[in-house]
Amino acid sequence: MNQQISIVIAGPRGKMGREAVSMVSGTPHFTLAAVIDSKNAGKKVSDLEGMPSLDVPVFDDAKLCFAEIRPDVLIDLTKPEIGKVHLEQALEHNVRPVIGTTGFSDEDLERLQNLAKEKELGAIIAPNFAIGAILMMKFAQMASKYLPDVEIIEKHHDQKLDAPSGTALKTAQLVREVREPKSQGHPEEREDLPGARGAELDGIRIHSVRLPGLVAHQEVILGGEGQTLTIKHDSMNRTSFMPGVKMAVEAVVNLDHLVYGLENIIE
Ligand SMILES: NC(=O)C1=CN([C@@H]2O[C@H](COP(=O)(O)OP(=O)(O)OC[C@H]3O[C@@H](n4cnc5c(N)ncnc54)[C@H](O)[C@@H]3O)[C@@H](O)[C@H]2O)C=CC1
Ligand SMILES: O=C(O)C1=N[C@H](C(=O)O)C[C@H](O)C1
Repeated sequence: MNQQISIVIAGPRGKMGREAVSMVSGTPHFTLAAVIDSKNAGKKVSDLEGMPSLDVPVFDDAKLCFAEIRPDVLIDLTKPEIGKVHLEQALEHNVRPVIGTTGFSDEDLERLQNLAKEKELGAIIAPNFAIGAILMMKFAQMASKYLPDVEIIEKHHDQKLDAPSGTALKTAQLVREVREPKSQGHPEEREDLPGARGAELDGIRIHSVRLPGLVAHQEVILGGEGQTLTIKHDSMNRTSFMPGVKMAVEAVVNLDHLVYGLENIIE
């Protein structure tokens, strides 16, 4: 029988938060114990516009929520500067965080990894919960061993706050693990319009597209002599992320350290 897991969701009124509320409340061995919103403290989820009729309390203070509710797991789907604060506060209250919110720097990751280690508590930061996106990143890493010239094009809806996407950054970091830093393109190339060659991580170029109509999409293009290989993933809707959120919640309760990327927990 599955272990019953008590969960708090931060960002319940957002595009991802709404999907997560629906997934958690529809999963028999998950209990939605509370939500953390930027407003509406003291109300119930059922009082929030367009939300399901759930008798679940709303907090606007994460620390108070963790102290009163004592959940097993926090799912955070808020915004870049908030996700890292919630992660830290959760660990301080012995709550295991599953963070989908993006925008973590290398320094943030190192600090939070140390904190989770000190507390001997599981934590997951998942730049992308979609299984197809995780495979796309892994395939790109495998391919870049043989075709080390890599450019990433990520495309998202125009409400996205961070650029490049967490997925693009993670992809570049995975590629960086298997290839030497290198400069791509002509050694004397210049940008006649600043930014024309995109952002750069150890020579890997990342281009960010933001348009209405898009959800979450990424292409990794690898170039070699006389050939290119394109690895592409599309999330058509946000339900695509939910099996990964569920998997992360089930995994984090058995971890004693911070894991960055779901590729580290899928078989
Ligand atoms: N890891 C993954 O697979 C995915 C991650 N994301 C990331 O998740 C985050 C949320 O994305 P969306 O749902 O599209 O954004 P959204 O803008 O639709 O929702 C964010 C929600 O967070 C709430 N919020 C802001 N500050 C808060 C606070 N202090 N406490 C509680 N709630 C707060 C906002 O009121 C809003 O309802 C973004 O960082 C995005 O990049 C999005 C899709 C997939
Ligand atoms: O903001 C989004 O929408 C998404 N954010 C994540 C990212 O930054 O990679 C995951 C997915 O691409 C959707």
